[in-house]
Amino acid sequence: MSRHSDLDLGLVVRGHGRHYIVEDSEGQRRVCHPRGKKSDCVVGDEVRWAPSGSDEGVIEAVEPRRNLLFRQDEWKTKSFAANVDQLLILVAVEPVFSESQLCRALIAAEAAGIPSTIALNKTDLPGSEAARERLAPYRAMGLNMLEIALKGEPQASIEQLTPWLSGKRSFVMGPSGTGKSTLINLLIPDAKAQVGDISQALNSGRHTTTTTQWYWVDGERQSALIDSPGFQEFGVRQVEPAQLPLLMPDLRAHADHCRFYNCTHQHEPGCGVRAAVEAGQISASRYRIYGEILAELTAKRW
Ligand SMILES: Nc1nc2c(ncn2[C@@H]2O[C@H](COP(=O)(O)OP(=O)(O)OP(=O)(O)O)[C@@H](O)[C@H]2O)c(=O)[nH]1
Ligand SMILES: [Zn+2]
Repeated sequence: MSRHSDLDLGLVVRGHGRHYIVEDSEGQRRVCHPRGKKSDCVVGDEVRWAPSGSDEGVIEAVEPRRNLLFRQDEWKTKSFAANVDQLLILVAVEPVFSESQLCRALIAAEAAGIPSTIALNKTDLPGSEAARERLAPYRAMGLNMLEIALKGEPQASIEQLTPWLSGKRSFVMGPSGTGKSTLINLLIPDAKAQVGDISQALNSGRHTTTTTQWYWVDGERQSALIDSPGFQEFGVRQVEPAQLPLLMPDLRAHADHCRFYNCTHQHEPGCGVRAAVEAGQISASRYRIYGEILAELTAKRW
């Protein structure tokens, strides 16, 4: 047992520089400061904290994490959230989503051991058949898929999403213009108030669109939506090159049919992955994206 185990447990619901908002078991929120570098934390962390002054607190320790969702590019690492139950990747019929960013988000989630669901929004628009086709490889590899029209069919969309969200901490990610704000406002009628209270405490109203937000979906505080910007420029440098195909379920299914145990699935003879691409069992675009990410991961680091 840690020496802080007699302190209250709290949940980090927002981070802003070196300040955090910590929610206690009664749902009360307060600004907390970490004690020392060791107690650096991210949204979703469970922390041991002690009151300081009249209404603030000190974070003494961060409890061990179940998982950590993050992206890592050449120069920096950005942690999105800890202790996430599931990832919702929101894409839309319009604007057309980047398949490369989609793949990267899925790989980061897989590497963190977090299951993903893809929700296709704006299915009321005429291009929905083409979008469905682009997502066919993802459906085929067993990913959970939802189809929604948050503006067009709000009630049906709520009915699709609610059981999926129930009792879970769901991290939502999606490119700009996909309908993320529409989703939050539809599912969480008091979303503005939840963010506003925090922004006031942190005096950080201007930054609400650049930091991760925690929303409780229900009054009992059992289901949460965690909203974060940062779907673009999604680096996955945390992944070892040899691990990459194992984090892509469609490639993984064929990777053990290769002649060489350390096959990179690029140009080796007797490659099961390339044979599957040629046979149409792995989509050409997924294979191309695999090659691009692999090149990034194996590029010389100075
Ligand atoms: N046709 C259609 N339009 C939708 C639907 N859902 C959202 N939209 C529209 O898509 C646009 C973008 O929605 P937002 O919710 O602002 O998207 P966002 O992802 O929050 O975008 P950013 O604020 O740029 O991050 C808005 O004009 C919405 O009205 C839908 O189901 N069908
Ligand atoms: Zn191979």
